[in-house]
Amino acid sequence: MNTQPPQFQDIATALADEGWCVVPDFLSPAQTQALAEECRTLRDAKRLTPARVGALRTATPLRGDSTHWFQVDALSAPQQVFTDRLDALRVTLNRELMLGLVECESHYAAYPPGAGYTRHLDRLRDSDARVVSAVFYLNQTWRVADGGALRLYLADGSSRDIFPHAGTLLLFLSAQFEHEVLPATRERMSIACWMRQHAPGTIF
Ligand SMILES: O=C(O)CCC(=O)C(=O)O
Ligand SMILES: [Fe+2]
Repeated sequence: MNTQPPQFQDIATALADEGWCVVPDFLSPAQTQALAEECRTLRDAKRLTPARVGALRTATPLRGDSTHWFQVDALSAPQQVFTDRLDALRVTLNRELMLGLVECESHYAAYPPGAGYTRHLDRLRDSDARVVSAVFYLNQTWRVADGGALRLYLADGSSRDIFPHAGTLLLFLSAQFEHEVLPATRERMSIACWMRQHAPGTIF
């Protein structure tokens, strides 16, 4: 029996055809708002830490965000809602595309005004675990003039700018799409997630 929303089927088709897709209204406005409030609370409580890059986990000028990882065994109510929906999508992608995705890892990210993340690939140099990247945006009333687009570089040399509107989920294949975060004139909040094909620490 197929109990997934029809939207999930469309996402699987888009990922198979294009390798990326934008999903508006992935959660309800109230659910998205609860996540945004929690991210702001964590930021105010100084529980976001400056992000690091790569296997060496070195601090870097390449990215200006601060992050807070979701703890799978201690999810808050808003995190549980988001994680359940992303996990349902993961199951659909496994069924439709046979990706063998075993889990999702997620963190809040807050970019202060002026901060960005230089062009990069999400697949870590020492690991092929990340298969699908997903970024869920938490910013109400975002305008193009605010900047802060995710610039996704396509195989034909063109690029697409995706703005971080509350409720929008961007998905792309981690190994195939370089991307960057352009600086914004205001704080920019998101949840960055990766669907993984095997558990951390697994040796193949
Ligand atoms: O926030 C975004 O739009 C993307 C963030 C990103 O590229 C990353 O965390 O790897
Ligand atoms: Fe990225």
